[in-house]
Amino acid sequence: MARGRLNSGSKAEAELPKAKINSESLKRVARLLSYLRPYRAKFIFGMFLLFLSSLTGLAFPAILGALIDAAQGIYKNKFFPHSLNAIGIFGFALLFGQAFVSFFRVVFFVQVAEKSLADIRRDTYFKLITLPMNFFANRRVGELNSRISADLSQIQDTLTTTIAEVIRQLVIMAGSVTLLVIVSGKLTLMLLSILPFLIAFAVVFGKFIRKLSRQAQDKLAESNTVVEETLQGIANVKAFVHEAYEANRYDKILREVVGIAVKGAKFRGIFASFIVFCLFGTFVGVIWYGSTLIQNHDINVGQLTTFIMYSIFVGAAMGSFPDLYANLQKAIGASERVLEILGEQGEPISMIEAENATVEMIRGDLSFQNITFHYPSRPEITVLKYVSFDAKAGQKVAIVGPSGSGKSTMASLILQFYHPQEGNIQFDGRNADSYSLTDVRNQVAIVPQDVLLFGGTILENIAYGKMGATNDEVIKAAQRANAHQFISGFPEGYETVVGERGVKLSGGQRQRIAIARALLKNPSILILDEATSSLDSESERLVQEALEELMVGRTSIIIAHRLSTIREADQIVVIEKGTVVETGSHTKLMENEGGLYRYLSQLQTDSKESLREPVENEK
Ligand SMILES: Nc1ncnc2c1ncn2[C@@H]1O[C@H](COP(=O)(O)OP(=O)(O)OP(=O)(O)O)[C@@H](O)[C@H]1O
Repeated sequence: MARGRLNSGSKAEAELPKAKINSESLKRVARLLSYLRPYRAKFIFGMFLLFLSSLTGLAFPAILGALIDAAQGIYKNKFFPHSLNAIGIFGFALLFGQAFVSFFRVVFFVQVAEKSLADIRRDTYFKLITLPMNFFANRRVGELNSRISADLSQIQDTLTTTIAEVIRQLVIMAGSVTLLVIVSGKLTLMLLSILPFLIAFAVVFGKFIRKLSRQAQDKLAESNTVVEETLQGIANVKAFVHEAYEANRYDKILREVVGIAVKGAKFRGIFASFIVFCLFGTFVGVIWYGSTLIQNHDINVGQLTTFIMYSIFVGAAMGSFPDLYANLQKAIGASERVLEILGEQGEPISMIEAENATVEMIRGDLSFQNITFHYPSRPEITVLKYVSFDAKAGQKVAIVGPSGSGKSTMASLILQFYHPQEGNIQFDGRNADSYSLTDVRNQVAIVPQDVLLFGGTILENIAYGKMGATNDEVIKAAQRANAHQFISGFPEGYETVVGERGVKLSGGQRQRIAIARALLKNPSILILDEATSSLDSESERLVQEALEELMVGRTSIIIAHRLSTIREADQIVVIEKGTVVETGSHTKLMENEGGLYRYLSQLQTDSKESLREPVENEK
């Protein structure tokens, strides 16, 4: 059987799909082996030690046989000393040697596997995070996560354990069969005419039983879903007096679970009896026949002992192959999936931080020129159609439009997350493509609708805007973002750990942290994706003030949902279904009687008033 793991891998790969092993898949996967290259000397030496320890393992049955024969004064093996004690000491010496070799074999294999796997992990992770946004649009985070964890663990396991085990078992099997023939050709013939069939049958039957127990597990999981659903909706269950109905539903599944388990138990019983009868029967047969050979002086007792032990070796090796083969199949599948990521075209971002520093400064002129765009994943929907507008450095330009009209898409295009199929985006009069990606992204900052904070401290979260920022810089940014006061109010101040995704902070607080982060980044162009969920008026005032501070001296593109906040904008671009329908200042747009802006603006004023009315009536 395959050995337990010796490394840091997880158990998650048990569910991994298997891939076919053929010359093509092996050729593809061989690319991953290049990661072993830096450690090849150790790997080859480890292989040599493995070979050596497997060979020494093969000597033990012979030593035991020689010991038993020596007790009866028989010394048939010319490789061993002709004294009982000398053979014993020789055995121990060999055992010690094997232990020594095995130690280094394991250490070398694990070292090589851990190091090369860390390299693969690092490369895969880096490739993953530099892949274009479109890649992520088509995949689920969980799936990508499992590539980094389960798939790579499977590869790691294969490198450290499975490959070694396959080689070890092959050496042992080939060696044992050869030695069996040397000990007794007749006995070997008898053994080999039965054993492979028995093992093949046991493997197939074992698989069938495993399938049955998986079915039982699935059913059990289904029954747990019933419990979960019922408990989650307990108020509904009670309100409808559906307790009996739910109990019956649960009972029905439980009966099915028992049914499958009982059916499985019968096969399990047959399997156990079969194993006991056939496998042990074979050995009884071998010993029986062997004893007859002893009686006829064809072999002696020691040789029979040797023979039995080699038979066990052969049986165990044969039994371990299906598992090992399945592991290899999983590893090939895992490697192919990892290689798929490694083979993708990433964005031109360097893994070395210093190489990503800004080279060409952008002052802040921004121009959209006839931008037409559809998401690569959805070519049939044109999200933006011939969108044009100009923002001079330092200006505030608001983008307004109904939900789904393409506002956030424009932000993604400015950040070069996607590229338009037609038209150009220009920074300071030059096409965006003529700048390096890092130059653009270093000088454009976004304060998104839904601020995502990392799980670290507030200090780390603000400093994310500028790697290597000093504490003073962070505090100054927080002060300017109206965040210092609430941060200082926490017992741990800037060292407060924000919960996962910043849940411990209110929406307004999270936004002010994002503003402080953007202040530290000090971009030439700022994109504000205004939060749709409204904050209470005090919080809104603080956020608004912080935003005003942030916008000073930079080009600001404000994706606005509340039109009251953009009255002062230098220009308002109104878009509808991906097309610019109006452009101008607030005053100018309000003059356009049939215009969308005026309509949206009035809609918001009316809804605010209707919200206010009941309160006023109460007074
Ligand atoms: N990653 C994506 N892949 C495919 N289509 C997308 C993607 N993101 C957005 N869309 C589609 O593009 C269109 C414009 O979406 P966008 O998010 O830009 O609108 P919006 O004006 O910002 O909306 P809201 O005001 O609700 O945020 C929508 O039809 C949306 O379904």
